[in-house]
Amino acid sequence: MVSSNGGFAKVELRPMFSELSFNIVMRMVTGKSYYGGKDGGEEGKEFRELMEEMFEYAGALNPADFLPILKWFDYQGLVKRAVSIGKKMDSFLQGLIDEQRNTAAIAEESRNTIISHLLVLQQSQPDYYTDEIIKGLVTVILLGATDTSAVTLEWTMSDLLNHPSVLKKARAEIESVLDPDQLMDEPDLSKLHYLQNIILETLRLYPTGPLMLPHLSSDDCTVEGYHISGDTMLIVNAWAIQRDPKYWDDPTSFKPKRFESGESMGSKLMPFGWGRRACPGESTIKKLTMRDGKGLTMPRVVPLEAMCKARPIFNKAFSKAAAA
Ligand code: HEM
Repeated sequence: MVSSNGGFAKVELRPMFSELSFNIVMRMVTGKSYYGGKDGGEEGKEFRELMEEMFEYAGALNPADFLPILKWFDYQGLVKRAVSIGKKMDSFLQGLIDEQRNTAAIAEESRNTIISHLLVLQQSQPDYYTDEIIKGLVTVILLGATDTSAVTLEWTMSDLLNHPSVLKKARAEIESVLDPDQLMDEPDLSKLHYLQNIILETLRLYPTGPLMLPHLSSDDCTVEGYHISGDTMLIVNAWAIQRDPKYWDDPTSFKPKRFESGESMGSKLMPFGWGRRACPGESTIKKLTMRDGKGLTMPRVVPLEAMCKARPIFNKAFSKAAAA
């Protein structure tokens, strides 16, 4: 917080959304929160540093993918760096797996986690659910679930602040649907249709994976009259499809009401990808987002700062938590 005025304070939202996303995902994976909570400590510090390195290199463009001769020289040292981060991540995740194996030593809340469920599967299918596979699954969840969610939240807040009438309507919906003395909970989200339309419209205009992940054609095929040989890297520009005037009315305007009919948007809207390799986190996010930045995800170039004031319900909830 930079300044405060009449209960309002200027808040840079990105780090908060990022920490929130990491904590939610790590609670799912291991039952721990590494940001601002009781599990901070040395382990939390190590995790935060690892994640920073992982994200820096996960989004790095490797010129050798396009000019294979560069692979001979490990141009820019990207492979060496990736191997070193991979080793550190491997040892960190192995520590978490070993800890969860010894269930007696961990807190009750950590026993209902992705790792603990995968370890149960390991007992019945040890050849498939090896530690390597579990570490791989956890890594892909960490990479896929955290930055995308934080960036989507930041874009959603930007859209709301740039469209006060939409913000007012969203607030009115929340106030009409929810008990004023309760914080919002997961089951409430299904009743908040306007809020869901706001998230869809944000994902349409600012898909956090604008080019999805690179796909590889398994065979020769033809797309829109273009011949594509097997084994070719294909990049789908979801950002362009979702702003294409052929498919969308007034495509660059932020209009959540375009989703009011509830009809399926088919492949016009694909912020979570399409087909067999589409994002498995889509339902998690739907339950729960100017200029664009660069990288694998599409953050704002200028981080969002907003004047924020806690609603009375938050003050009540915090005092209750502090007293407990
Ligand atoms: C707003 C949030 C999110 C967005 C916009 C998003 C978007 C995407 C996109 C575009 C892909 C690539 C799909 C393709 O290339 O066809 C993907 C893959 C993936 N996402 Fe998400 N994602 C989000 C949140 C999550 C969450 C919360 C999780 C986990 C709980 C998750 C886990 C994954 C995984 C594991 C993959 C790789 C799937 C595969 O390769 O088979 N994502 N996501």
